[in-house]
Amino acid sequence: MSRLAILGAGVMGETLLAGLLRADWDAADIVVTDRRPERCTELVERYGVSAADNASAVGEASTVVVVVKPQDLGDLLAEIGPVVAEDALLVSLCAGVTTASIEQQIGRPVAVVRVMPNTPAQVDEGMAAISGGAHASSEQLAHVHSLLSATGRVVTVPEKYQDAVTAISGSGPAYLFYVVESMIEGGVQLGLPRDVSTELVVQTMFGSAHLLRETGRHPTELREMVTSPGGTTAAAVRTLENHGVRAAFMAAIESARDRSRLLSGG
Ligand SMILES: NC(=O)C1=CN([C@@H]2O[C@H](COP(=O)(O)OP(=O)(O)OC[C@H]3O[C@@H](n4cnc5c(N)ncnc54)[C@H](O)[C@@H]3O)[C@@H](O)[C@H]2O)C=CC1
Ligand SMILES: O=C(O)[C@@H]1CCC=N1
Repeated sequence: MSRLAILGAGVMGETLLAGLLRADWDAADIVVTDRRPERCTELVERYGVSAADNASAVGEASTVVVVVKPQDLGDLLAEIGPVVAEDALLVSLCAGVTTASIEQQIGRPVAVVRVMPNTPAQVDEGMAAISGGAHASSEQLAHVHSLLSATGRVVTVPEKYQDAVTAISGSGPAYLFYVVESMIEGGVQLGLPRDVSTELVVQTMFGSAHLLRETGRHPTELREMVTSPGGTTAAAVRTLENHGVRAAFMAAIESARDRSRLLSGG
C-alpha cells in the first residue's frame, strides 16, 4: 500500500518526488497524480512510481501532499474531501493558502501542515518553512520536517509568518536569478562573450553564497571587504543606490507578501 500521495506533479511535485527518491524512499511507497495524463506517464517512466486518480491515491495514502496552483486547490479539495481518511495527514505546498481554509474546505477536523518550499530543493539545497494547522500533532509536524529534510533545510514557523516566508525564500530564487540575468547582460554589454559572462556570474553567485554560509559573517562586512575606498565596487554600489535598487527589493518583497495574503483569500 502506498503511504505517500503527491497530488499535482508539476515543478514542485516532481521536485519533492525526486528528492524523496534520492533520499532512499522506496518508489513503491509513493503514488502521484496529475490532471495531465501524459505528465503521469512521464513520471512513472522516469521514477518507477505509480500513478492514479486523485480519489484512489488519497484512499491508499496516510500522507497526502497537495501541490497544485492555489487557484486549483478548491476543486481538488472538493474532490478528495470525502475520501481523506480521518487519521490522514494533509500537507499543502500551496502558496498563500491557510491551514484554516483547508480545514474549512474539508469540512471536518483534519490534520494539515502548510509548507513553503523552494526550487533549490532540486539540488538538495532547498529552504522550506512548515507550520501546523489546528489539528496537526507535534509528531505529524516532525514527520513533515523529516520529509522536507530530504531536499534541504527546514524551519518551523508560526503560520502568521508564512506570507513573509513565501516572499523571501519561496519566491527568492527568482529574484536571485533576475540578478544573475542582469549581471550576465551587463557583462555582454561590456563586450564579454555570453558564455564567459555566464560562467563568471554563476560562479560568483555560488562562491558568494558559500562564503556567506561558511563564514557566518554579516553580508555588510563581506561587501565591505570587496569595496576598496575610491575603487570600482564603491562606484558600482553608489550607482545601485542612486537607482533605488535596495528600495526596489523591499517593495518587491512587500508585493510578494501582499499577493500571498490575497491567495489565502484574507
Ligand atoms: N514553483 C515554485 O517555485 C514554488 C511553488 N510553490 C507552490 O507549489 C504549488 C505548485 O506549483 P508548481 O509546481 O510550480 O506548479 P505547476 O503548474 O508546475 O504544477 C501543478 C500541477 O498540478 C496539476 N494539477 C492541477 N489541478 C490538478 C488536480 N485537480 N488534480 C491533479 N493535478 C492537478 C497540473 O496539471 C500541474 O502539473 C503552487 O501552489 C505553488 O504556490 C511553492 C513554492 C515554490
Ligand atoms: O510564484 C508563486 O506564486 C510561487 C510561490 C513561491 C514561488 N512560486
